Amino acid sequence: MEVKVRSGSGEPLLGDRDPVGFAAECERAGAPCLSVVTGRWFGGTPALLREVSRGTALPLLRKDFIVRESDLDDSAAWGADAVLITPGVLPSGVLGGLVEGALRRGLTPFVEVTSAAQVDAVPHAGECVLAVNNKDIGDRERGPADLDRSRRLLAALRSAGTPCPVSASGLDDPAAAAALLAAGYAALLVGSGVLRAGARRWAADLRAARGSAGAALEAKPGRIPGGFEPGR
Ligand SMILES: O=P(O)(O)OC[C@@H](O)[C@@H](O)c1c[nH]c2ccccc12
Repeated sequence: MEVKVRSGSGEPLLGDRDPVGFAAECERAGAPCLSVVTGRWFGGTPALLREVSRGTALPLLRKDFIVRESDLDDSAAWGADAVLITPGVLPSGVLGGLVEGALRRGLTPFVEVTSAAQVDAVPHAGECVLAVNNKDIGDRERGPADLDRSRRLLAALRSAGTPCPVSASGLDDPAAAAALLAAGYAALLVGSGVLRAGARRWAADLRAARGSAGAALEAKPGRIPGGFEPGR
């Protein structure tokens, strides 16, 4: 589940809720980890991550446009356990250094892809969480989500060897999210849907959609290097 102040098109999502209180609500609803969007386009700040990290014991993913090694140091200092790495927006030649730099620091690389070519180019994929972004970050996620992208790319994610294939973005409908877990995803990243419906409501609807109480949030990833353990 994700703490995000507003959408890429400016829709308020967190509203006047306290981020630490919202994180606690996610934890109670069964979220195994949290994403905190520090990117400015989405109203995020470093202070948001620091605040959430002081208020929760859940592993945290920093969602932002990480482009240089110093961003990795900042992320660790602000309390992140995992960092978003987005090959689609990186200058060529820096992907490998960022993945290795994250691993060296004990940060889990959470690599977000949108095509099979991007999956194939991820170095050390067996040590990364690989996530298919169902939206396009190039347009600040203002366009519609394409959940078929997750279906199409699951086999590529698996053969790349990631211990934790994730489907991310646009999972507003718990039934559609349940279908992706049934298709073989180990975990989901849900921001807007959870922020709009409330964590408890969204998780209850996911459990109902999966048909067996309690099974809904039991993602079963393999062992993930770094401090981020979405399945614990
Ligand atoms: O709100 P959604 O559609 O559930 O999406 C969550 C998350 O995937 C999204 O916030 C995101 C995906 N990639 C990003 C990069 C930066 C900031 C945010 C993001």
